[in-house]
Amino acid sequence: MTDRTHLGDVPPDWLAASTSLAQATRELVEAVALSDADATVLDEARSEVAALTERLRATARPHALRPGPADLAALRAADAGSIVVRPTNPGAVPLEISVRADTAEATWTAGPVHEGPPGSLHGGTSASLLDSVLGTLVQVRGTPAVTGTLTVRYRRRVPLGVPLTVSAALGERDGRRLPVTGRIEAGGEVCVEAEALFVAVER
Ligand SMILES: CCCCCCCCCCCCCCCC(=O)SCCNC(=O)CCNC(=O)[C@H](O)C(C)(C)COP(=O)(O)OP(=O)(O)OC[C@H]1O[C@@H](n2cnc3c(N)ncnc32)[C@H](O)[C@@H]1OP(=O)(O)O
Repeated sequence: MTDRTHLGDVPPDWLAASTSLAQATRELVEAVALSDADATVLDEARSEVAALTERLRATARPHALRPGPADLAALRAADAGSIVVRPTNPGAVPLEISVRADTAEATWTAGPVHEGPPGSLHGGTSASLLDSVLGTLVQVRGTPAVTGTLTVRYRRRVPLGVPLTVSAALGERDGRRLPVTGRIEAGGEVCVEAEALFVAVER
């Protein structure tokens, strides 16, 4: 398993099991973040988690799985389709990103783990969500590229517990520069706007 780096390289049943484990781990993270159990219970839980960590570390690969060229190829060829990014990484927000022509969109509901101001989403998480959706659109409709600049305007607080729409639109390429704009909306209201410049790289 250690030579597998791209999502498309792994067998479907293994991917389903890993995705399911990652989701259960996100639920564990939320339970830890919110737990009011007494210190004895927390200590017992720590021992159980540490044992599990040791068991999984024995088969660790060097990198978390990520989309690769083969994963993007079908989407590049079609006018519309979707890709799931980081489903097996419990430290990341998993997103199913739909790409249609030069636009992309994903839906996600934030929970207390990502709280910044009381009851609202952390601004860094908003920027990260936008970077993921804008960046995926660039990789699918443009070329391999990295974020050169990401400017985020926080217009209003992003609520927790309601579906958020994260969208992106690709601008006109200028040499190695690929401009992309995006936004996060909740209940039909724009909460965050972004402008980014991606820079094309070899790979
Ligand atoms: C990678 C493949 C993945 C494929 C798999 C698919 C995965 C599918 C899911 C991915 C979805 C997640 C996507 C997350 C995307 C990140 O989060 S990437 C991580 C954050 N970004 C980085 O770490 C980038 C770090 N910076 C760098 O690597 C280098 O500074 C850069 C940006 C490549 C530029 O360096 P360089 O290659 O030496 O280029 P340079 O000659 O300086 O500049 C080239 C042109 O760009 C312009 N430029 C350069 N930097 C900037 C800037 N910051 N602002 C404005 N303009 C700039 C220059 O003015 C120049 O323009 P021209 O003179 O050509 O007109």
